[in-house]
Amino acid sequence: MAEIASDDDIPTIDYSLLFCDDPNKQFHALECLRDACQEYGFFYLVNHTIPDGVFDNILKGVSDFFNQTTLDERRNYSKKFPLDKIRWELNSSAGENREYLKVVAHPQYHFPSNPSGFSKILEEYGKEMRKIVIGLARAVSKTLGFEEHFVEKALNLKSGFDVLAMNLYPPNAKSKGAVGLSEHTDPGFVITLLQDINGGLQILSHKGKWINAYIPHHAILIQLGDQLEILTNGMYKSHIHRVIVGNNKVRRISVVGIHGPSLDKLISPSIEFVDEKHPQGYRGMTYKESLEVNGDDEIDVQSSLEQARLV
Ligand SMILES: O=C(O)CCC(=O)C(=O)O
Ligand SMILES: [Fe+2]
Repeated sequence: MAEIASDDDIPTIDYSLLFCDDPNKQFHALECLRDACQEYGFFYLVNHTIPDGVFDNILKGVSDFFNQTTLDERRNYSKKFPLDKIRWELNSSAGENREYLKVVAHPQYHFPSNPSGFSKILEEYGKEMRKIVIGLARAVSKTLGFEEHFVEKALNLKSGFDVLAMNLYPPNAKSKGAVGLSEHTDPGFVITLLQDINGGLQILSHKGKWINAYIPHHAILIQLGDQLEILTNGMYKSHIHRVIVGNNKVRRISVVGIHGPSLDKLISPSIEFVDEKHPQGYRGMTYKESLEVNGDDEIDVQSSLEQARLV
């Protein structure tokens, strides 16, 4: 696998301007968002409402979880049942070198009992990030020419199934190669991502070029998810990304929110996006079905976009 990626720009979207009282500024910000969604499928979100301290707390909380718990304590969260709400795994193989903790964060949130205080940090982070996701759903609806609740209703985000993945690279074990996480897209409406240091994450652009993600301090990287691609019949695409751990010299933590529809919601292309020039490109599936196509675990949130494609 070629690991070289370019330092091309990734669009930056100003969250506060999407809701600005000045109609001209808001219009312009929504145009930028539409371009970012249509051309790229990923962007940095700045001027959001999440206080810096919430980011600092979650990154420290995740670091403490990996540092201050014993391997046996973490192993308690290894896979037991398909419907596990907390999952820990350590992968050290040619295809993946990552240690992770995943928790279901919505409609109910779940958390490990150690370290003490971690649950509060996770809850606070989850709440703040959800507000941003709902705001984005409203702005994205407008960029598609709909009233602002279109996406929220189409995906039933009120009861949305959210998973928080907390990743450690290289893992607390010897890495076996340069791949932190192999190429994939993620399900859901959007994926939110923050990290403690830059380096490692690469996204495949619409021009077929790998781009390094250098996330500005306290910005959020937003990636569009598979179910938004399906809903818009391919207009707003979910993009392939991967993590390269390089020489394993640097330790990096990422906190990834996969914000999905409600599990029972049937997601298929909305009729407004289907016409003679744009035939229906995906079959309808409930979110639960789509998560279980590639394994029976909801918390693993595996993409099944390829199985949904019709053309
Ligand atoms: O760690 C990263 O930067 C990306 C992780 C990722 O793609 C995922 O958890 O789905
Ligand atoms: Fe991902």
